[in-house]
Amino acid sequence: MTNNRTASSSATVGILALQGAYEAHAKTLAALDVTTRLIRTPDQLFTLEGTPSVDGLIIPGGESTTMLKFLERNGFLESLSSLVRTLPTFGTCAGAILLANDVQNPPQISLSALDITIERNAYGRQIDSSILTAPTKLPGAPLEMVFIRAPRITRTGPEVETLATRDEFPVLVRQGHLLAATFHPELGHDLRVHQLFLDLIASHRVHSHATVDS
Ligand SMILES: NC(=O)CC[C@H](N)C(=O)O
Repeated sequence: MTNNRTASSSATVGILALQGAYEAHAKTLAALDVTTRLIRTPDQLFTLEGTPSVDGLIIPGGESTTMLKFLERNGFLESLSSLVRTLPTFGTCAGAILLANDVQNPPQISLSALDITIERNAYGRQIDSSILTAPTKLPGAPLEMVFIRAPRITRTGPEVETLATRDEFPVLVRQGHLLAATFHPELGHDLRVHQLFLDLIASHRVHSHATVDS
């Protein structure tokens, strides 16, 4: 059956709402007129037919160890892990840690979807919460970035594109349908990173429909 939604029709974005900065993402997406759905249980990820219930998913910042405690119940981690193989997903800070293939300082389990190595709390303790302006490949002026106990991406795989850096380390990366930031775009006023994610959802839809319909 052909899905008659087009790339220009509005997407529904799920936001993992177990802990952390999920409300701020919901507000940012509301400012972009996007429908959001807070996801708190594994069954909310899927429709009754077993297809994804949302067009894209945000895994917010917060504390990745705390989120993992919730995710390790009721098969949540396994469901999420299979979903993020194909569903456009944007991880910010703790969300980027959860998406990474390889987590260090200390090592911890993850969804192993994004081909990066990420070091937790890499800039020191709470004092390293800062707002910086740094260059980006996104169109427009340099990007304002809010860092809170941020991790550092220390390796990117060959499929990973770096879209912004801090002191030459990647802070915004994309790999196909996956986007990750080590800062908190939902806490700033700049909507470009969320817009980029919406564009990624739209192009993913066009691509997957072209594949299904051809
Ligand atoms: N702002 C954040 O999301 C911080 C991430 C947190 N330090 C962690 O390791 O999970």
